Amino acid sequence: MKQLFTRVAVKIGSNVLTRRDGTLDVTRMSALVDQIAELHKAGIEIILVSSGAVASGRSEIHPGKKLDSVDQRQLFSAVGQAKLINRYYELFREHGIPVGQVLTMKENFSTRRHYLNQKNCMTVMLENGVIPIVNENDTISVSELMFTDNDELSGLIASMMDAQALIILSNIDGIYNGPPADPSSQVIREIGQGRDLSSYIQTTKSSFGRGGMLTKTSIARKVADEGITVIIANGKRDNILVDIIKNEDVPYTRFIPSSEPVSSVKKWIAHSEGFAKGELHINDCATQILSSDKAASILPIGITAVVGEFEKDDIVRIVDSEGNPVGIGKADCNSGQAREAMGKHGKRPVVHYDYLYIE
Ligand SMILES: Nc1ncnc2c1ncn2[C@@H]1O[C@H](COP(=O)(O)OP(=O)(O)O)[C@@H](O)[C@H]1O
Ligand SMILES: N[C@@H](CCC(=O)OP(=O)(O)O)C(=O)O
Repeated sequence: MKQLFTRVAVKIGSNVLTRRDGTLDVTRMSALVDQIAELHKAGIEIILVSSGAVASGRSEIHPGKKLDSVDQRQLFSAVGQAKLINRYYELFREHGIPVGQVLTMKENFSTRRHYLNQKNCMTVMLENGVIPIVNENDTISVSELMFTDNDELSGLIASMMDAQALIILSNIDGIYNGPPADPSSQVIREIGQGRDLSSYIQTTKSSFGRGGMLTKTSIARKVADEGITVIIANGKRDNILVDIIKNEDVPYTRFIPSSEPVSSVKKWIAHSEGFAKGELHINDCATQILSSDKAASILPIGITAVVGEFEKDDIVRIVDSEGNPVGIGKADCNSGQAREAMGKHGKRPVVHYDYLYIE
């Protein structure tokens, strides 16, 4: 097989794995497993991010009394994840491929140590020929600790694992340039950097999904900006994964990756915005320097305000004079020291360039 990539993250959405009545579509699952097995045997390392726990649990359990949304999610995912991983285990075993379960949550990406622990876990699995099957630990991650959806999780995983491509499989052929149901709408084949897609995306979601197409596109852009090819394709289409990898002419939307490589630590920082403990407000001169191609750190002289309390090594947001986000960085000092140095010349950077991700 002529291969474009050697390490790929594949995300399978709830809708791909679920029939209209909410039951697990084992035929579709089996077809996807066959494709992943083919790629694995061709020497491509696959990291699978699979949704479907809640959807597959929902069809197993019929609660006697009405449950709130958190209880439902916890109950259905506890049962459904066991069912899901069991199916995967059996299906991959027919190909002689071992799989392992990785359940994670947003907090596990918040410190560099946790992040590297997870990376190590999946690296050692891949080195031993084991396919990691990742999902959010829905049983314990609730409300503010949740990922927006598994698209966000798959972006983090692709970035963390230095995958060359992220393939997001949904129930649609890609991103349409109008309402998908409108016959005159077409799949956008390629999306370059900086293209605004918001006018195309309808806020409707498929029946079992969580985030919708809007989160898919913003995650896809962010990941592509880190140099990873992102493809949104239809997981219900026969042989789609193998066809994409073989570069066959099948419909999908491809986000053109940035040609500038992004370091591993910057990738972590890029996805850490949700963990920011404070803000550094910078002046127009500093904003201008940061938006140029030059490598620049955040120096105290360019800082006009330090908002919030943070410790050294915490994540901080960088904000311009009008309150617009400029970037995210890892602070090299605590908030008190940053306030002390603010506006002064000749001081050490508050965020060093190596730990600064400009949006
Ligand atoms: N412009 C668009 N192009 C494609 N799909 C769109 C668009 N606007 C909205 N959608 C909707 O987004 C849905 C896919 O997102 P989502 O429900 O989150 O799926 P998944 O469960 O695979 O994560 C599609 O089924 C479609 O209804
Ligand atoms: N962790 C959840 C995934 C929910 C989710 O994000 O679904 P989707 O939008 O289909 O990727 C589950 O397994 O049910």
